[in-house]
Amino acid sequence: MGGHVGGEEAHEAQPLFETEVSKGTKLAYRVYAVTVLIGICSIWVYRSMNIPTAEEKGRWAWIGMFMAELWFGFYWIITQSVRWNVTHRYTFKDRLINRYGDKLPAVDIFVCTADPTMEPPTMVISTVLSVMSYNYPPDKLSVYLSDDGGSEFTFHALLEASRFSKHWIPFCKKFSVEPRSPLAYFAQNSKPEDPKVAKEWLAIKKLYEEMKCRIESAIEKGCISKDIRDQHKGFSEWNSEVTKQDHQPIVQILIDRRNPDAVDDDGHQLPTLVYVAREKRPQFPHNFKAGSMNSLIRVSSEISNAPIILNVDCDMYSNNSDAIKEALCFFMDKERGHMISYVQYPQSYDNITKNDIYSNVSSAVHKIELRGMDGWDGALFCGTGCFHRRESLCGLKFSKNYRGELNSLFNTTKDSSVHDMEQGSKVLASCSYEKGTQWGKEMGLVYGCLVEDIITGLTIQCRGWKPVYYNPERTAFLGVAPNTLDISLVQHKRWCEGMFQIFLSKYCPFTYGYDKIKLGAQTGYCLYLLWAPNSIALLYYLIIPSICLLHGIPLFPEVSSLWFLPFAYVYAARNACGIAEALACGDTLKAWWNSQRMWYFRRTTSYLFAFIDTITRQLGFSQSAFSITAKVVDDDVLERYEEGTMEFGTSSVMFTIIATLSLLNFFGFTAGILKIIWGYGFAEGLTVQIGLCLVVVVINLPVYQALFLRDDNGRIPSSVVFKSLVLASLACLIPVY
Ligand SMILES: O=c1ccn([C@@H]2O[C@H](COP(=O)(O)OP(=O)(O)O[C@H]3O[C@H](CO)[C@@H](O)[C@H](O)[C@H]3O)[C@@H](O)[C@H]2O)c(=O)[nH]1
Ligand SMILES: [Mn+2]
Repeated sequence: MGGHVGGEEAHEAQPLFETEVSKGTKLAYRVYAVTVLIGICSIWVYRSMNIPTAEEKGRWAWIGMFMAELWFGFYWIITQSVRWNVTHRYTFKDRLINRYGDKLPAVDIFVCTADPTMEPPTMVISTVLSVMSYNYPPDKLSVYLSDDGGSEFTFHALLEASRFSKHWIPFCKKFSVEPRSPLAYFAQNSKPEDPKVAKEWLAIKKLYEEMKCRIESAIEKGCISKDIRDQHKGFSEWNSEVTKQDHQPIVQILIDRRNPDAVDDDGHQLPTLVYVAREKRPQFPHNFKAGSMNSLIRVSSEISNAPIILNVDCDMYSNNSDAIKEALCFFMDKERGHMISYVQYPQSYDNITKNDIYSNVSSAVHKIELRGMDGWDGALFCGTGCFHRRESLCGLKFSKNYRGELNSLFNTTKDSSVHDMEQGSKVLASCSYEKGTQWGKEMGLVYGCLVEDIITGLTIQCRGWKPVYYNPERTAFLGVAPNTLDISLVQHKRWCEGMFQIFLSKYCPFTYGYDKIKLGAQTGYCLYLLWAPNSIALLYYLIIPSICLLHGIPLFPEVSSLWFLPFAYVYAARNACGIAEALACGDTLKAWWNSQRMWYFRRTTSYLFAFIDTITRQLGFSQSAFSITAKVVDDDVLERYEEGTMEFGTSSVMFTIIATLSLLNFFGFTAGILKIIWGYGFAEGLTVQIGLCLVVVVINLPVYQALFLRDDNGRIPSSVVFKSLVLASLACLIPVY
């Protein structure tokens, strides 16, 4: 007997997850890092020892180079931490199921959407359907859609989805369908062979297509017909006065899981489904996504109040129906579960082309850096695909006595009627509710920052919690990545601006996080928070050496000099390491090359504008707004994306910068070559500059093509061609001191 009990206990004590620090490449990496550091220091020594005298030309240019290299070096040093301690996490789902059976906690799922044209309702409800059909007891699930667009088309689509879910959920469970977003599922799968399955498959596909048709035709017509309006009381919320920016709070419970009639085709309960459009008034700032998440936190507390919250963006459908159980392995672990505030899955996309032309995947970031942050207990909250403990999200500080039992804490079944719940929730979703409260400061997501996710994650960590980054074999969520250059650069500008803003604010990890999070996490954060100032150093490095080349002023040691070695070594070693990492993460060589181009584009445009805007805002000149990333583009744009042709098309200022820099470096390179041909020889010390220009030219090949050779709509518009030619020519004339 005793033995048996002991066995049970041992079984109980087994951990639900494990953390492993990767050892294999650690030593190699450290050796590499030390050698690069020696190289960087040598470069600094060289720069400081060889500053041109006041009489020589190029003294200031030289000092500028020194500054840029100082910056690059410091940035490199503080950002080493994310590669120092890379960890992996493993979960044991079977143990969780064995131990807890059906006694699992309730989960509230938040989906955010903000604009029915940029985020089509059919896409939004596919995401909703995918999270409604998780392999998880439906009587423990509640799904909330926050519609910042306040659109009756989105409401209509959700109403349709609530009906379709009755067929879709049993179909998914019966055939273990993956992924459970109908949009993605039907796009990826063709009719099954088995005739019996095929029959059901065709039937459900037909239902799906009919639903899609109804949703889209309502949008096309531009109004909801009386027929449809009569189907649900919720439509009465929309009248001629309701606009996106100005409307009353709307909360509609479309499925109430307590209702005995809310069952699917197989007679199983359905998860609760709620539509929320928080109140919007022009005179009240709505705080973008952070505001909508905070409304959802409150509204859900009135309706289901689950202890665990999953939040996803409207394009991020669930790709793994077991993701909830896997995330719970962290929260439910006996030993360490109570310390965990959130479990972040990586952001992955389902529209990536083979060589990932806009470098959306960033494998090295997901497979190395974010795991490295996790190694310092500093896993970032990335805004989507994240499971939260409601209490830690709502501002609770972790304390030694906190046990955080997820099952007993919350009363998840309320007795109030649907009508009472809706009325109660409306108050919580009103503009004035937050006045004088800690919402947006100590509670919920933090306001006032363009990357509400990163800053919120940081504050949670500083309250003593230990978040987790979990990157399992099967991708848990898939979203839509930007598929034009413009969209991608604008997105990065927003991120970069938000991050730099954090660095300059009271939330700077070095001060705010001092003594609260590990030093490795503090510096790790700065890898991202300091993207913006990188742009200045890089721009200097791209402009001045080529101008000096045109003027015949050397800024680097000659190839024959010993001082050339540290430059060559740092450059070669860093790229070799980058390639090795990319290949180890499963990228192609071409994808790595594309990522270098995007690295360069982002730093010279997005980060520059982010830098300027952050500084002007800091001085109080401007306000920043969250520009939503478009998720749909025209067909011919999409075609070029799929071919891997870079899309310019618009006359954005960013493209003028890109084109100007490419031309300037081309001029520099040509001038350098001509100098050699006309017999000035190598001895002048310009070889490295010629080489630098050459690298820039090669990376810019698609830009020259778009400037001069292409004739499709994605080429660089002629106004930009003209502007950049003028600017580059003027730059050649800039005198150098
Ligand atoms: O006023 C707003 C603006 C946006 N959103 C939603 O926020 C999500 C993210 O917006 P998106 O335009 O797709 O931005 P991304 O650049 O793709 O978002 C990344 O970066 C954001 C921070 O800048 C994070 O919030 C996101 O989770 C993360 O995916 C979308 O579901 C939007 O519907 C709102 O709900 N209200
Ligand atoms: Mn997005």
